[in-house]
Amino acid sequence: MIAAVLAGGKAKRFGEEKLLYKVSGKPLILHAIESVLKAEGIDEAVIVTSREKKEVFEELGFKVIVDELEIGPAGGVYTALRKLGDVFVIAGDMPSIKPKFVDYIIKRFYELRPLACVPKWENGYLEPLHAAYSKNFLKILEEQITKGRYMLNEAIRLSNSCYIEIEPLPKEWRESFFNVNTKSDLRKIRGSSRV
Ligand SMILES: Nc1nc2c(ncn2[C@@H]2O[C@H](COP(=O)(O)OP(=O)(O)OP(=O)(O)O)[C@@H](O)[C@H]2O)c(=O)[nH]1
Ligand SMILES: [Mg+2]
Repeated sequence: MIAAVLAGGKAKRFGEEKLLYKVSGKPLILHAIESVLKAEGIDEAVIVTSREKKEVFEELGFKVIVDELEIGPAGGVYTALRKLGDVFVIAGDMPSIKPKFVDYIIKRFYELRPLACVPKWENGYLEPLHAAYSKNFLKILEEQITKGRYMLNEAIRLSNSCYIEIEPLPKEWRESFFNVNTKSDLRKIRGSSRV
């Protein structure tokens, strides 16, 4: 399966291009890409970003596809499904991806063949940016986007999705969801074993 690495967005909370910000000597997004590529079920990583950032991300040596919508992560997933087919989606700002967790989700995805296979917390909160999507999810996503409804969670709940309960899984897998939104989030990774 291809990993679609979302890399559009404005990084307003961070204040500059966070995905190229060097963490332990390399761009934040490379931590995410290198980790997801360690999953056995992932053969390739493709970066999904806006037209203006295409070239800078190409310099990292990975295939880049352009998200023309710029409506947030839902547009990135839409672009990935249209251009790549089934994908495992991650956010480029997730430096602590656990390859075993990715493989666990991919395995369930191939067993159950849902439209999406998404981790879910006990309180109902979903983790849609660490999830497997079928190309058949495109139809409902497109309908939702056409209506101006850009919440991925909503499209997932309207679909025949498989939910992965997070609480019973190994606790350290939860680090996989950690994402860098502010400069102070960097303190949480520096000096720790996260990356
Ligand atoms: N392809 C694509 N990716 C996006 C888009 N918006 C956000 N992303 C990515 O989705 C992931 C989660 O984004 P957030 O951290 O919520 O948002 P952000 O825009 O990067 O930052 P803020 O402006 O601080 O909210 C990040 O990896 C972003 O790069 C978009 O419109 N298109
Ligand atoms: Mg984020």
